Amino acid sequence: MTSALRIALQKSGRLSEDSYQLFKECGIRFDYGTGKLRSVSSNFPAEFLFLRDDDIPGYVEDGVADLGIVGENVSVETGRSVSTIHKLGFSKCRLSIAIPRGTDWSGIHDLTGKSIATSYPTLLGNYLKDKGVSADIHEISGSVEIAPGIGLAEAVCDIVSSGSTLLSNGLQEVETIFRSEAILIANPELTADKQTLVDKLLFRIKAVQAAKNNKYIVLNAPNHAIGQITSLLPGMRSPTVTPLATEGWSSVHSVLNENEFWENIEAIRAAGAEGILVIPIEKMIY
Ligand SMILES: Nc1ncnc2c1ncn2[C@@H]1O[C@H](COP(=O)(O)OP(=O)(O)OP(=O)(O)O)[C@@H](O)[C@H]1O
Ligand SMILES: O=P(O)(O)OC[C@H]1O[C@H](OP(=O)(O)OP(=O)(O)O)[C@H](O)[C@@H]1O
Ligand SMILES: [Mg+2]
Repeated sequence: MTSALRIALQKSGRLSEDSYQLFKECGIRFDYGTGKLRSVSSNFPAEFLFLRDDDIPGYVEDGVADLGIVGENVSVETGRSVSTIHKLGFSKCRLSIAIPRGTDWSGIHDLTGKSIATSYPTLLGNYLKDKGVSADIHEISGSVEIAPGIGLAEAVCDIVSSGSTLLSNGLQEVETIFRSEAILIANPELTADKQTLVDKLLFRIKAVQAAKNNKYIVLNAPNHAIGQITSLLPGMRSPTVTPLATEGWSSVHSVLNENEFWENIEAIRAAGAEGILVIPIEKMIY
């Protein structure tokens, strides 16, 4: 009998909701919340563990969990031997150095001899070493942005997304040292049975991601414009073109990457398209 995949997810934090949502969209059901620390899926051979994110790479390296979702920042910082098997596109953020607003800044060498508070001593240490800067790294586990204001350090190196935490703590971002998003990590020595389950899961994840990045387009156009319009809407194999009840007109159905849609919409309209509908896709399998 194939044993279930053990998947470690962040219990509660910036990764949790999107991680739970991803499995839901993959049709994998399990209970979470209400203080539960583990849960068995009712319709996929998987057991979920709900943990602090920092512990996830270690659990995956040790084989206590087969898979985990963490920020790339945490995976690299912990330096555990795990395989990154897929980028998930959520919890996008950057690890940046920030200094008190109004302080002069001419470059990273300004930090020579200064103290920098961070929860990411390895990533920061490697970056400074690479730049030939010698500074004092002061490791703290949270509320890093408070450090300069209370005289603990002269700069910080922490996660930035909107920048509002830096702003409200009187700091300015001066150097980005790492860009991160959520990733799916795996134990590098999975059994063949477990690898088969991982492949099944990855197939679903890719179908969900492709659907998110694409839209189903329906529009009407005069027949003379169909050639030009279909060249702008190549679709998965080719667009569907069907006649309308009105003589000389057709309906075009296609699938298009959302970014390409916005880039091409003017040209599609200029070619004569009208009544354009843009419809979300739930799953997309190539
Ligand atoms: N503001 C943000 N916007 C987007 N992604 C973020 C943001 N802050 C953190 N992240 C990403 O989400 C991950 C988890 O962040 P979170 O703040 O929930 O961690 P935590 O407080 O250490 O959680 P835990 O209690 O599980 O240890 C980070 O490692 C980073 O990859
Ligand atoms: O640039 P912003 O959009 O303000 O986001 C950055 C903040 O988000 C994260 O903290 P979070 O709010 O997750 O709290 P925590 O560090 O206490 O977990 C991170 O540690 C920063 O403090
Ligand atoms: Mg943490």
